[in-house]
Amino acid sequence: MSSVDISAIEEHMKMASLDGLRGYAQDHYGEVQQYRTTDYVPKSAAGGFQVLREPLWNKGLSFTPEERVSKNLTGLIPHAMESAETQVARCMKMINSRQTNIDKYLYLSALKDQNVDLFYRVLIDNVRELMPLVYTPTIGDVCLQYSTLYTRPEALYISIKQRKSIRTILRNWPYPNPEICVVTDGSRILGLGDLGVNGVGISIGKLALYTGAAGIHPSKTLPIVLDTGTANETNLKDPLYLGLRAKRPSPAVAQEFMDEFMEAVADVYPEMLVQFEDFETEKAFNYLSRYQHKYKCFNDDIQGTGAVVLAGYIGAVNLSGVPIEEQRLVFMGAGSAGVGVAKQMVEYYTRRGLSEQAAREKFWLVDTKGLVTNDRGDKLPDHKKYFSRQDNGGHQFRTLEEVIEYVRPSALVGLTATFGVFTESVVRALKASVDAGGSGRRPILFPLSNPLTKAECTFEQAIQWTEGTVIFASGSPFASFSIKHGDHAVTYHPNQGNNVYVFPGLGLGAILCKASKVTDEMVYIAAQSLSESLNAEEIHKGLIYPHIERVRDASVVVAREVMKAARREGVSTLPESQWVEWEEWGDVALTKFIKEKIYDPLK
Ligand SMILES: NC(=O)C1=CN([C@@H]2O[C@H](COP(=O)(O)OP(=O)(O)OC[C@H]3O[C@@H](n4cnc5c(N)ncnc54)[C@H](OP(=O)(O)O)[C@@H]3O)[C@@H](O)[C@H]2O)C=CC1
Ligand SMILES: CC(=O)C(=O)O
Ligand SMILES: [Mg+2]
Repeated sequence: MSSVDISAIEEHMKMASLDGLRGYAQDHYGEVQQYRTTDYVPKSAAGGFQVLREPLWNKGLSFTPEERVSKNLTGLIPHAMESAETQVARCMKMINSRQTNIDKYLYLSALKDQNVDLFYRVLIDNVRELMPLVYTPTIGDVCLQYSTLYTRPEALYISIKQRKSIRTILRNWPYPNPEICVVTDGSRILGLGDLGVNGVGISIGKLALYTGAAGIHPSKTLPIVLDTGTANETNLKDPLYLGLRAKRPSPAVAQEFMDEFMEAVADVYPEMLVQFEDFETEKAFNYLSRYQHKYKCFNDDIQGTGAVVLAGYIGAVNLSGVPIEEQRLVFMGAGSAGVGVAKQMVEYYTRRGLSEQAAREKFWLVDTKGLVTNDRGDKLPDHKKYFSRQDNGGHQFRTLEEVIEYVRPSALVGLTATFGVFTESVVRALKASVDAGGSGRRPILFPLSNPLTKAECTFEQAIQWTEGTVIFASGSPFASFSIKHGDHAVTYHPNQGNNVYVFPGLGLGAILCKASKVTDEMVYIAAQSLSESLNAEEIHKGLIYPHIERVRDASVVVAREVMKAARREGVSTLPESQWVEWEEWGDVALTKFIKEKIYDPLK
């Protein structure tokens, strides 16, 4: 956050010392000026060079004449002093000159390694174009090739062989008191499966969005990968693979290691929020229930996704013309995301007065064996039991078409990590079942799997197969497109239903109110507040999420409501007097407080 104590970083890194008022010195143009220098002054010219080499200190061509003198930078950088806009324009020109998305990513990654402020200015000002590079879909390709692309470390890499040294490794992180870490063990990266240590790219990408989308100071973010081996044969055979060349341990051993990790984190960084990311299904559910009441943590795939999809669904129901009581939802995919989303929606229905049983019965979950039922003959894992149907009269529905024919749903959600499973016949059957309820009704279709190569269908297909009536959201972004009707064209705008609309604001809120835990209520409120964060233009356009350019605005709203929920839940550790002071001004004072904390570089 902007209140970050840079001097603490300097102290921590023992690279510079204060020598107070500088007095007279030659300025950038060779004129003698008096400076009121309150910045630290490196003792030698080498110190100036060091300033340029430290990505958190380097301000590129934004250094003022005064800073160039006081930090011994004169002559170490070109003469030009440039506005942020000019520097951003240069970066965008360079990015656009790169041919492939990976090359664009590598350029951005190198920029982050040289000048953090400029990297985030470029990202924030060009979020629609650049988010797909630092995050899904490109980050998926980066993870697949991480060991080959590797040039320098950007995270903490903690292998199970180092389990006795976890505290030491955590203390080796160079920036003091991180506030948020994203940790993965690489076992289910996006829809790409077990990538082992290569999955670290997802921790790095998510944290770039904590800063880009919610303004958490980059020095306060800590990416971590827990390396417990991999089941990925391609990686194991790759001579360049950077992780442990071992099969994954048993769940019991993995859990012991995770216990040790969580204890070490609580010891070394007691204030830090932990986001679990892309753990394979069983571990995802197990670690969430095991740690959520003990530590300050949440699971993004279960809870963040649950919240973001619920938010979009609330908006979609309003547009669909199908009354809430008549909604019936088929989920293809009954893993951590599918079950997490369905549970968040059950909560929504129960808060609208339905019994839990009635709410649960609105959902039909489909996995690789077909409709999840009590009597289909396989042993259901715990996470599927809650939604398992027992009203199927002994009949088993093996294909999605059969399920749609049987259920006649109003909404179809895809969280399968399987490309193309929403076929033309599936989507047309969904539309037919919605049309049968009355004219003007619109089907809700959310193919949410990432990256794009795993999407259940494309936006264009969804529009074509529903004659443009679909309410659509995908996990990775599709472009808008137009269809010509005679002499005029209709442009269709997709939504991106991705947890990036939730985790940054949820994390920001939890950090700012110094929450001791992340409660289910805080997650639910994140969903509700996101659904209420659209502006008039977005509502008029028929969108169900804010434009991605407004993701920071949405994060502020989410953070504010999460903070208030934390206080109601008794998990905020801010003094009560602070809340009373804010309350006098309604939401205004709290919103101002959040905005003042947000990192907005080169402004
Ligand atoms: N948009 C967003 O913000 C988010 C998107 N996701 C995406 O969701 C996807 C799933 O993630 P997650 O739930 O964690 O993964 P899981 O592995 O936990 O679950 C995948 C589920 O899909 C089912 N499945 C796979 N293939 C098929 C198929 N052909 N037909 C029917 N069911 C199938 C699996 O069935 P079975 O149980 O039988 O194996 C399983 O239930 C990923 O692509 C991920 O990127 C995740 C989080 C957020
Ligand atoms: C977006 C995300 O968290 C996922 O696809 O796993
Ligand atoms: Mg994820």
